[in-house]
Amino acid sequence: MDISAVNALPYEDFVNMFGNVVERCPIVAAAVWSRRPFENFKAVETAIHEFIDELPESGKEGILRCHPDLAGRDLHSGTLTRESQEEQARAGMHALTSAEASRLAQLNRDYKERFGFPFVICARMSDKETILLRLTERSQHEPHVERSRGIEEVKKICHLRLQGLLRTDAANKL
Ligand SMILES: NC(=O)N[C@H]1NC(=O)NC1=O
Repeated sequence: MDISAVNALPYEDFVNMFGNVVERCPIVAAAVWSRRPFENFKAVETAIHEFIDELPESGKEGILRCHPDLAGRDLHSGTLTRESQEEQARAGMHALTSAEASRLAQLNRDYKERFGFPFVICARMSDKETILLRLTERSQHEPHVERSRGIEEVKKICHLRLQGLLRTDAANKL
């Protein structure tokens, strides 16, 4: 699909297409639809970034809270979104030893208790060792530092999900 076809989408179809580029936050796509026409796909991504950056701190935390824990309850109960499922599998979250799984669960619990939102990292750019290391390091941060760090990761996840959507069309570059 080229950008002119995207610009012609009614909002229902636009939200269907882009509704999970930010995990479980279709409101982002629903809001950004008003910014049409987009010059290209990069402009869609820029509009998403601007929407997120303009949110109050509580809104940014809300976005983080929509993310499932890595190797958490949703993974075990099979209720992850398709995108998250693929990303977590890519980072080896389905293949943790029982010692790694308990360590990750404990670190995730401690992190959430300290910050009030989950640890978010772009799993496709990581692996299980790096995730455990970053989780340990980032747990020491001040809350405002971690909030922005989490949002940076949300943007990386969003970039790769957008690329995934466009991969079928070689003419589209991001
Ligand atoms: N908690 C967390 O980082 N979740 C995620 N990361 C990612 O790449 N996909 C997710 O669902």
